[in-house]
Amino acid sequence: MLEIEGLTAGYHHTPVLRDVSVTVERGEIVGVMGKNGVGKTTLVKTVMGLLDPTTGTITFDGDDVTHAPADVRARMGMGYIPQGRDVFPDLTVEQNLRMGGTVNTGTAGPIERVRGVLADPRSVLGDDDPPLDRIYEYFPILEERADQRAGSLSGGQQQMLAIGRALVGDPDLLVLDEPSEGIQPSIVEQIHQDMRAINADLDTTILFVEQNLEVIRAMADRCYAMERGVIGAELDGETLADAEATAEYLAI
Ligand SMILES: Nc1ncnc2c1ncn2[C@@H]1O[C@H](COP(=O)(O)OP(=O)(O)OP(=O)(O)O)[C@@H](O)[C@H]1O
Repeated sequence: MLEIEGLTAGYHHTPVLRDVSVTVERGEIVGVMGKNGVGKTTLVKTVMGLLDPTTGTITFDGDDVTHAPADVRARMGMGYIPQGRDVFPDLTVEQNLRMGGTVNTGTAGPIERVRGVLADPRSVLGDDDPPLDRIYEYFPILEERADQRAGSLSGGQQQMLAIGRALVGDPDLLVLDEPSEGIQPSIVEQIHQDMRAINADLDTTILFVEQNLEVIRAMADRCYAMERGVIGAELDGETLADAEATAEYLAI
């Protein structure tokens, strides 16, 4: 479903990723593990079209999207959950979720979307737009807090909201940047169980980057180990199941 081949990317004169190749098959949950600053967010941003690579190719579902804009990728079925969640703190939970639906609905730009949602959350989506029931099934707390400001939610609840918002767009592939960051352990556990359920029930393929080894081991079918901008190793499910072997790779 996603093929990243020989990717080089960075910021202005600072190259970060060097010759990175990562493949995600349909239905898989693939992790990229690495310590602080190795380039995980840079990889995710390049995959999502927020950073233009210098060389290499990104193919999504058979289409070359290497230089496609982010909104085009979203409409093609790539959902993004950024590091730090990026929910709109002054919008309600429901308004945030409705924002997710607008990525698939056509031509309105971000400002128009925000204005539309603020004026009337339901007006932005047509009658045939996806209901939020499915999202609320996975994350009942979001339904309980539907009318509260997103900024008043805990870190874990904001992560659920960011995942829910991405799911409203009905993505084929979800890309998550450090889903466990800043979230208390019990909620981290719940979130990776939810991600596994979403993968199984909705057939959503998942790529995530993470430095929490336990999350990688609990969530990923297999993973890549990243070290200073390069992929140092690829770990299959069996190696991942071996805690010591996995820790060794993260220490490289
Ligand atoms: N906007 C930027 N401009 C210049 N350099 C940047 C920028 N963002 C990140 N970098 C640098 O690129 C390198 C990789 O950063 P990146 O955020 O991709 O790492 P990461 O593995 O996601 O780390 P973290 O776990 O801290 O998020 C770091 O050296 C960082 O300082």
